[in-house]
Amino acid sequence: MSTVTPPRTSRDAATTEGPRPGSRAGGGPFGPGQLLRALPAALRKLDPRVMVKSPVMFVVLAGSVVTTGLALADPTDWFGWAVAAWLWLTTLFANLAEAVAEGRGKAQAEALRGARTGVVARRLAGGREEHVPGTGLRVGDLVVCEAGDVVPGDGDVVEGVASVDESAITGESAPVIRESGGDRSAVTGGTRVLSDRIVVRITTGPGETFLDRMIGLVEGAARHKTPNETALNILLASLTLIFLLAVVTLKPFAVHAGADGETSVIVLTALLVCLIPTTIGALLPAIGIAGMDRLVRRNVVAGSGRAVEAAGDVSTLLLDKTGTITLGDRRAVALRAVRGVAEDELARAARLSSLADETPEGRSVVALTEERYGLGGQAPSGARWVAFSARTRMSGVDLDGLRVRKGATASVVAWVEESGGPVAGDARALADRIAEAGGTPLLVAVEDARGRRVLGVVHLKDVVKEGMRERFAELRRMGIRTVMITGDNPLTARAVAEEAGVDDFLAEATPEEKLALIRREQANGQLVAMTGDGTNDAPALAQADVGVAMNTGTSAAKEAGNMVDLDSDPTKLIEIVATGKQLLITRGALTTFSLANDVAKYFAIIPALFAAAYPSLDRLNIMGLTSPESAILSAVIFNALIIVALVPLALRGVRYRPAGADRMLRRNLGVYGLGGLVAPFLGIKLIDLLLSLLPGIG
Ligand SMILES: Nc1ncnc2c1ncn2[C@@H]1O[C@H](COP(=O)(O)OP(=O)(O)OP(=O)(O)O)[C@@H](O)[C@H]1O
Ligand SMILES: [K+]
Ligand SMILES: [Mg+2]
Repeated sequence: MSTVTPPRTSRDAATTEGPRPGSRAGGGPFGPGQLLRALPAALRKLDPRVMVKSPVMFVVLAGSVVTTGLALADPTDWFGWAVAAWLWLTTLFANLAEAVAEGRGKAQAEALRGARTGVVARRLAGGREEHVPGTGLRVGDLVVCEAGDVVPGDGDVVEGVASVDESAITGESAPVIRESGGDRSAVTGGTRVLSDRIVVRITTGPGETFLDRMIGLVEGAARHKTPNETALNILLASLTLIFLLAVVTLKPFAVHAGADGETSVIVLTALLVCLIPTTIGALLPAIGIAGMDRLVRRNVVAGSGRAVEAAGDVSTLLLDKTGTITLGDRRAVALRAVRGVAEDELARAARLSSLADETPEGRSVVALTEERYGLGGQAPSGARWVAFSARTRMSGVDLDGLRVRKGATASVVAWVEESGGPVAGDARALADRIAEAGGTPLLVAVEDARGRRVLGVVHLKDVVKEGMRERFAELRRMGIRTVMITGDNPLTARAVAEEAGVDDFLAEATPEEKLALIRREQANGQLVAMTGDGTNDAPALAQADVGVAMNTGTSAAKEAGNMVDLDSDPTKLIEIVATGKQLLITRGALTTFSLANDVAKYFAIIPALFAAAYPSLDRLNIMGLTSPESAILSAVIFNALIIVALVPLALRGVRYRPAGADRMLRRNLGVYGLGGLVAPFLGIKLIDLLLSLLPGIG
């Protein structure tokens, strides 16, 4: 046992002001200050072991070393020095782009670390409480948290109800309720209990908590190349190789053109760097990091860049109903007895079946029978409790020959009919009336000496979250079909689906059916996103291409999905999809721009280079650059500066509007393809003019 002396409670650490992810520091507009701050990190990235991960930039680094060597061999050659200097700058600018993208999360990571350090846990061991550091907790440990305590680790509430301030993680200052038994049982390390007392079972080991993952994410430390990025890198590497061979075969011509050995190697290296796709090679990591960063600023924590990219192509969104589309605070509001049964008898049975039911629904039944029917008393001993499960959709108790069940209409009807018992004629009508209004009916039935029979219905009420309808309409405009899946009955499902405005719904779905539905959609070639909060959603969240767990949900759901929405907003997928699309579009646009650029540079340099040796090439020399050296140098300078010029676009992303994919593609090809062709001509000419003003050139 590692006891901390003097015992300090987690209260001491609670003073740390949490960051507000929604208004993140460092995520503001891009400025020169950011470049300066990122410089040390950019210099560190010059390490060849780091550089080799980007084949294009590695070639530039090699080029910088070679030209520097040649310049050293002939120190009076100003051209060699100039080329070498600009190649080093090209390499540095590429690293700077990545470092700036990473730097934007640093401040936030620091703030998040503050929520983690110094927290002391009150661990339960053999009925006693001991104080251990939060970092010393292991999976399965039980800890107590009372008003004022910082929750020392991720876990599930196994006892009690408490209001919790989660602003350190979510930035949202309104307290949330966390309670045992339901879909709102998960607590996150670093959040603070505001009232009451809960016992938490720790579910994640040290170093793997949600807070740790978030810190790794905003720092970019947890970043891996996505399959798309890898594919693009392979393409860029192949192009680089092709140009390398092409340039090497130019060597005899360069010698013929009058350049001597050393100069020709410098010229050819410069030419190579201008021709290979350095722009996209330099900006590729920054684009990916910035995409993740944009999501974090929308309060979505994504586990992988791959999921963000998949989100850009999602065509179907499946949503769980309770806790996702509705607030999930499903409470018993009324009891309706069937004809011939007294409401009190129904109330007693409903209460008995719920005394050990730790779900919010169960506890709300107990509360209702106390408030409305004045019932009291603890759970009797000797009872066999039947816990609720999403598969049986029932809960209840067996006690001295008396059996009580409550649950979904179909399940309880089946239970009664199984024994040949009659289902009172008005039971279904009572249930349907509740369901048609969007409520959830729970049938209550008993089995005693007279056999099994239905006593009545509990009306569970839930509220559809605000603004759903407009947001689902927006998803429709993005071309995404929304399907609500719920374990609830078809009538309730229809009513809620209509109120929320989803395209379709699937009712009475078991976890297996949720899973099967996703597999079916995927088999049809759809990319599926799933949004859910419950443990019974976990398999579906894991199977979906994009699984977004509500932060209010269970740890199982959060583990299974590949994103967590800190705002628990089921329509957050709009932003997630937009971010994903923006990431894909930005990468596509800058790749187009980069390749078009290289083509233009080719035509700008080659004629200037060889015009002397091959006068017929002079007709191609439309740019009329001052001299071959100036042409080469201008191209190299342009090639370096364009990287810095495009950093803001790489970080901000190309604007995405919900429009047809074809139109977007055509527009971007036009803008970035044509722009990429024209820009070098203008830029190189301008730089050439400026260079010609320098003494000694021209
Ligand atoms: N504590 C409970 N005891 C008995 N029956 C319950 C209890 N809670 C829920 N039910 C019944 O079981 C059904 C299925 O519940 P489940 O939690 O699997 O799905 P849901 O939460 O209604 O829907 P969703 O999948 O959208 O979250 C409910 O619609 C309700 O009829
Ligand atoms: K280039
Ligand atoms: Mg649920």
